[in-house]
Amino acid sequence: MPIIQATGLTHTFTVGGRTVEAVRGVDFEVSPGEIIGFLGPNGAGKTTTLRILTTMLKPTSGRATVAGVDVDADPAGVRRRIGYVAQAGGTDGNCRVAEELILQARLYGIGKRDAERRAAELCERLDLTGLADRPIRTLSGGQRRRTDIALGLVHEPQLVFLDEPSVGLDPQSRSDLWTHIRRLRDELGTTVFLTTHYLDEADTLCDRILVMNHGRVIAEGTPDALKRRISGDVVSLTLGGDADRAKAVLAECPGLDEIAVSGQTVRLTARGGEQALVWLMRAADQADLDLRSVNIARPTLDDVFLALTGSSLNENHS
Ligand SMILES: Nc1ncnc2c1ncn2[C@@H]1O[C@H](COP(=O)(O)OP(=O)(O)OP(=O)(O)O)[C@@H](O)[C@H]1O
Repeated sequence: MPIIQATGLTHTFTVGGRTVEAVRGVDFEVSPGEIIGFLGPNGAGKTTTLRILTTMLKPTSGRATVAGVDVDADPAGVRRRIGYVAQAGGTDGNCRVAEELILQARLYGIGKRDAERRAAELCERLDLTGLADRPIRTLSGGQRRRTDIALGLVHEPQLVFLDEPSVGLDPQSRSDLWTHIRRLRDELGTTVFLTTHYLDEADTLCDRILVMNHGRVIAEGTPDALKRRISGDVVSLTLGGDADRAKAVLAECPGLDEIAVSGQTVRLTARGGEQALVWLMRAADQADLDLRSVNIARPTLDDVFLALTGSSLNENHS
């Protein structure tokens, strides 16, 4: 059973007599234990969808169930089962890490001793043990994000929503955070649904990506499948001999889209680069081509984004 199911979700804002259709019919499912990246340019409707799923906003129409509970019928039931980590953590900077975790757990009705045990476990899990007595305001950006995530996990939710988890972090802290997020999935089976503007984050961390634009989900799939679907793979073969003859030989292979010669290199695009490569190598061998090197490159997620939305996500992000 999916842990998130959105069916025909819409949300229309009315401001000063003007209406904005922020979400215009969103359908998707998320399976337990997936790390989902929710991508899209500014104003695509990601935050509005996230707010519906986390029960902060009611849908204008459509239906969503989260952790088996209908967001409209039982918002408190949804909130008990999910964690939500906002972009700017709403924590009190003067409070100490462990104190804040215990306080948060107590707010969920967890008894004192269990709350203390839970806080210690989370500190260990998120590498905060040495920092447990530090006031939150003294932490580095990465430590602070890990504290925010720990706070979202005190009630052991099956599903956690992270709003732009690595924004403002340096590369080392980001890759550190990714390790921790993966461990949540691998060791606890937690489902992670995150919004991000970073394509490398979506590519490296996420099992599956949902791309939103103009209030709709316009594409979804694994990062690899998305990249393959949009632009195919680029296979480059460098040869010792006559590249034009090689081009004529290789062009006979199945599954190729385009073929071009640049110096000693024949460059081909193919829907499935690995399969095409088998044919290409065989053809090269039979025709006695002097093959020196082979390279397969996949298009980047930014190429995919460009093809889908007409603009680069990086340009788009303000
Ligand atoms: N409270 C609101 N009142 C009126 N319009 C709103 C409100 N919140 C969002 N909108 C509008 O709804 C549309 C979708 O906004 P939303 O914040 O969901 O997009 P987003 O994909 O999260 O963008 P970003 O990446 O910039 O956070 C935008 O046109 C936005 O201006």
